[in-house]
Amino acid sequence: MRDEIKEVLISEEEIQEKVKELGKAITEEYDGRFPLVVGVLKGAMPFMGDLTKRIDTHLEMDFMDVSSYGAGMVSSGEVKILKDLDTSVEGRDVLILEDIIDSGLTLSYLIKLFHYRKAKSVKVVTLLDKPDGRKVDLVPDMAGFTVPDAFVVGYGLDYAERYRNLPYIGVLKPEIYES
Ligand SMILES: O=P(O)(O)OC[C@H]1O[C@H](OP(=O)(O)OP(=O)(O)O)[C@H](O)[C@@H]1O
Ligand code: HPA
Ligand SMILES: [Mg+2]
Repeated sequence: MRDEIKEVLISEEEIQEKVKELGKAITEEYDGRFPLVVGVLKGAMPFMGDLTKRIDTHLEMDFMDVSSYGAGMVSSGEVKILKDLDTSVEGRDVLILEDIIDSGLTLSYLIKLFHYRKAKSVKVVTLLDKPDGRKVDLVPDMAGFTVPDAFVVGYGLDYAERYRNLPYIGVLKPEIYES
C-alpha cells in the first residue's frame, strides 16, 4: 500500500501526539459534564478510538453514519443519513468528532440537526481542517492539523473505501485515481 502514497503529510507519531493534546483540552472543557461524543462514520472511527482513550472524564459514545462523497472525490452536496443516533441529544452537551472538514457540508448539516433536536451545546473537534475546500462558513472548535487543498487518505480517510487503515495521513499518487 505504501507505494501508492506520493507523500506522507502527517506521520503516525505526529497524529498520536496531537491526539494526546486534544484529549487533554477536551478533558479540561468537559470535566464533570458527561458529554455525548458523536463519531461520524466511517471516517472518524480511528480518531474516535484513539481520542476517547485520552479524555479523562465520563462520556457517552454514539455514532451517526452520513455520506456525501460516495466513491468519488467531490462532495455531492447532499448529505444522506445512513444510520442515526441511538441517543436523544435533547439537553445534552454534544461533541462531534470528525476526521476532516472539507466543504463543511456534512458538519453544517449535523450541527443544524442537533440544534433542531434541542441539544444544550454542539461543538466540533476535527483531526484535519481543509479551509480551502469550504463551501459553507464553518470553523471547528478544535482542529488537529490544517491540510492543503489535496485529496488526503489514511487514519480513517478513504479513497473508494481503501486506505482508511493507514496509520498516517498521505496524498495518493495521481495514477491511483486517474487509472
Ligand atoms: O466537509 P465535507 O466536504 O462534507 O467532507 C467531510 C466529510 O466527508 C467524509 O465523509 P464521507 O461522506 O466520504 O463518508 P466516510 O466517512 O464514510 O468516508 C469525511 O469523513 C467527512 O465526514
Ligand atoms: N480525503 C478523503 N475523504 C474526504 C476528503 C479528503 O481529502 N475530503 C472530504 N472527504
Ligand atoms: Mg469518504
